[in-house]
Amino acid sequence: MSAWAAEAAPAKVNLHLHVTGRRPDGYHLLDSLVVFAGVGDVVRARAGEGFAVAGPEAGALAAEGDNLVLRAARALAQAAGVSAPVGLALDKHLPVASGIGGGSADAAAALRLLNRLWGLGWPEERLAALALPLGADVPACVASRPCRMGGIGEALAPAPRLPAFGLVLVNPRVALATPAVFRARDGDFSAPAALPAGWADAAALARDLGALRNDLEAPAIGLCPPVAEVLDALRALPGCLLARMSGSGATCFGLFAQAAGAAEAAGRLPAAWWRWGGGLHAPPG
Ligand SMILES: C[C@](O)(CO)[C@H](O)COP(=O)(O)OP(=O)(O)OC[C@H]1O[C@@H](n2ccc(N)nc2=O)[C@H](O)[C@@H]1O
Ligand SMILES: Nc1ncnc2c1ncn2[C@@H]1O[C@H](COP(=O)(O)OP(=O)(O)OP(=O)(O)O)[C@@H](O)[C@H]1O
Repeated sequence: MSAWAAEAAPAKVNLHLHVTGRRPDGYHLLDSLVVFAGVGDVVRARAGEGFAVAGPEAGALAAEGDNLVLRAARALAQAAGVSAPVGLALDKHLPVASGIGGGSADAAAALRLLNRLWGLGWPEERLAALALPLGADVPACVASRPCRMGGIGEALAPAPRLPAFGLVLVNPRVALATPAVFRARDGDFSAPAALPAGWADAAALARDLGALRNDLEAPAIGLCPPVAEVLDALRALPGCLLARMSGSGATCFGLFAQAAGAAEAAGRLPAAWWRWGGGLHAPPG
């Protein structure tokens, strides 16, 4: 039996999320500054067969018939004409259906990993094109580095220059389905944000983000009132520069000046919630 190869599947965080329009097929046009946190799932692969899910959040996927890891593996095998069997494993640490793109990150990690394992050498753009039908967040997760997201999630541009900062992620342990949150949104569409070329420090970043919003936050609170409690708890943490919901929720983030301060602050939140604090995902190499 060959050894496992592993790939990190970091959590996606939408620092702002403006819904700018709606396509005739019902998908929404978005403008978002997306970053990836230093917490996530791990996808493993080796020559062989089978699929196993383990880890603290694996239970929520027990009833899942068609895991996104398997869908991604099938899509790549078919597109690349690979017929060799592959064994896959998923270490699940991110809460499921929580607005930090766990399933999308897993699918994207599977694409990167199998691209390597099968020696395909596909460039990132080709993987991203294959990724979009798996989910609107999957192309950004293929990149797993800070980016400006447009279109329905497929139009990716480099992010402004980011300062060092810390993040706290917290989820009240209520799953929120993305389609329901988009359906609950009403009112006018937003304009895309005007962002500078970069920020000198976390305070400047928080100040500019403070003038923006997550347009899905109000509809998510309507469906899931604990989101408002989580936001209040984040705002009450010493050193929290900004608190906002990520994606379609219910996970919210707090922005801090430093990763160490964020890690310490996360420990002060109720243990009944899923919580994490630290810095951004650091890609290998
Ligand atoms: C809200 C975000 O988290 C922001 O990053 C993502 O756009 C969601 O991405 P995702 O979970 O990968 O979404 P998908 O699995 O592609 O779509 C789930 C459902 O969300 C809605 N959806 C999703 C993305 C988008 N741009 N417009 C939408 O209206 C659609 O009803 C869609 O059927
Ligand atoms: N590996 C996986 N991890 C999580 N969810 C999965 C996975 N495979 C399939 N799913 C299904 O995908 C749904 C969405 O999961 P995910 O955790 O990506 O949502 P999300 O956090 O709301 O994502 P987003 O931020 O992209 O909206 C789940 O409700 C689950 O049914």
